[in-house]
Amino acid sequence: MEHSLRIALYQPDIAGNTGTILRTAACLGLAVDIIEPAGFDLSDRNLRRAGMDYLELAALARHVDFATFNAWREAQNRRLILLTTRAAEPYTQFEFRPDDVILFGRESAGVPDALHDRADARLIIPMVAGRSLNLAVSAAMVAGEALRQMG
Ligand SMILES: C[S@@+](CC[C@H](N)C(=O)[O-])C[C@H]1O[C@@H](n2cnc3c(N)ncnc32)[C@H](O)[C@@H]1O
Repeated sequence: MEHSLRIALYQPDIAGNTGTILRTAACLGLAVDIIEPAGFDLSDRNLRRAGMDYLELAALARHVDFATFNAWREAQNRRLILLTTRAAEPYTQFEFRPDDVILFGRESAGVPDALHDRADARLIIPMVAGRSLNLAVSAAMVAGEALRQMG
């Protein structure tokens, strides 16, 4: 089943993570937005290795920068839901909507403060140890919860 729910990646650094997310999104029927610049290009060996032939099935949109992405998102009246370790609200307590865009930060630095403040909601995956989860793991967890809520 195709969903309108989208996963957005802010300037991803690691090709293998994006490949894994594109594969997961293709399997679950989610679209992916990449907010450029990324730390690799789409021909990257590690992206292709992680995404395999699922890359051809992935609904991928690339945006040259955050402003372009955000104008497109606002025109569609979609909420921007940010996943960040700086949030207080657990993602499992949030009510997702089918047309939400769920945004994840870059592996090296998350998202800038200005973008953090512009999100409609900021959510955390609570952890008992460590500073953060792997980007692709956190995207899979949150996509799973959002889809679970939508039945
Ligand atoms: C490797 S983490 C980024 C770590 C980065 N050094 C930072 O301080 O934000 C990559 C992205 O995964 C998501 N993420 C990872 N662990 C998370 C958590 N426990 N709660 C919410 N988001 C998380 C966030 O979107 C984060 O920007």
